Amino acid sequence: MEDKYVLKLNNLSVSYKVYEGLLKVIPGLDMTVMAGQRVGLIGEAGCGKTTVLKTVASILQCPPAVIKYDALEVCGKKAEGKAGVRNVRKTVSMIFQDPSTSLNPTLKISTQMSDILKSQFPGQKREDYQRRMLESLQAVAMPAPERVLDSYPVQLSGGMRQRVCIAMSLMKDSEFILADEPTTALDVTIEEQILDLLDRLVREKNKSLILVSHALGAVRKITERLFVMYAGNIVETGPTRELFASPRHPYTIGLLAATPKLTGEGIADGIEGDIPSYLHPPQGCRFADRCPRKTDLCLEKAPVLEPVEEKPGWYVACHHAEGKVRP
Ligand SMILES: Nc1ncnc2c1ncn2[C@@H]1O[C@H](COP(=O)(O)OP(=O)(O)OP(=O)(O)O)[C@@H](O)[C@H]1O
Repeated sequence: MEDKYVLKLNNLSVSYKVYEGLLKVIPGLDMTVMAGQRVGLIGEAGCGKTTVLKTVASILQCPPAVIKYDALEVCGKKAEGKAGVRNVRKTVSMIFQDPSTSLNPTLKISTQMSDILKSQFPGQKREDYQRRMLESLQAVAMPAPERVLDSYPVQLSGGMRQRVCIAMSLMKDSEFILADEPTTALDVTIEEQILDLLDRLVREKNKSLILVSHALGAVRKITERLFVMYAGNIVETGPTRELFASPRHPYTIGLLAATPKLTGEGIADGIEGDIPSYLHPPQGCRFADRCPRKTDLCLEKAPVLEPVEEKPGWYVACHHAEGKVRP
């Protein structure tokens, strides 16, 4: 049987027009996600993770963004022309960083949820919509769902608002969910609950997921495949657990070491320095300035993703990574 993709993105470049000039954030990025696959996208702030997710969802504002790609296909729908872009928007479901900005503060939760249902399942009875809304809130383990339906967003806690957003994204009946730091605005104690919930629902309903999160323990647990992003490029991608166990790219090694160890050994050193300017990005490797393995080659030539030895689906973009298949 032919493998089914929910995402095919080829040769994406994104720049932002700003007063000073053009920020060349993403120079050329490829990404695929298979049906039912759970994928993690990690990298420090400003690497371009939100830019990628918004491009995939076809909701990135142009201008200031200038987007080009050879192909963007989401759940079999090509983002070509206005109608194609609209189709892609309808197809994916996105969960945003801050649930308070995703919900309309002036409308009750019941109105916002029923609007989605009315567009998904037009012409049904009021009682049917009510039943579906309650079921969706129960599915996200919402306490007192009737009361929540009758509330305005401001009357709910941050965790409850994010549960509503997750319920709404699942209502959309989309097979592909994009979650952009869904717990950033929440308490750490709530973070784990929400990520566990997302994990359970995505698995139960066999949805595909791209999860952007700084909670690397959760990314390790939830996802099967990992994309590591640095300054607009995917620098390493492979099976999540193996990649966590033996990262090959110096940036991935630093990034994983910079977070609290999963084994509780404390916090290791971070990576010194900052992301290079997107106004005048270096012509060679964008990580070279911060890299302990830097050589002249790195300054001259940007590395491309190359396979890691005998590890299917594992690629690294570094001239000096260990275990690369030599041509
Ligand atoms: N609307 C915009 N206008 C101008 N520049 C932008 C805009 N959005 C993003 N950028 C630029 O693109 C870069 C990548 O931003 P993006 O939000 O995609 O990164 P990120 O990895 O998701 O970061 P964060 O974790 O902080 O959300 C930023 O550093 C910024 O320079």
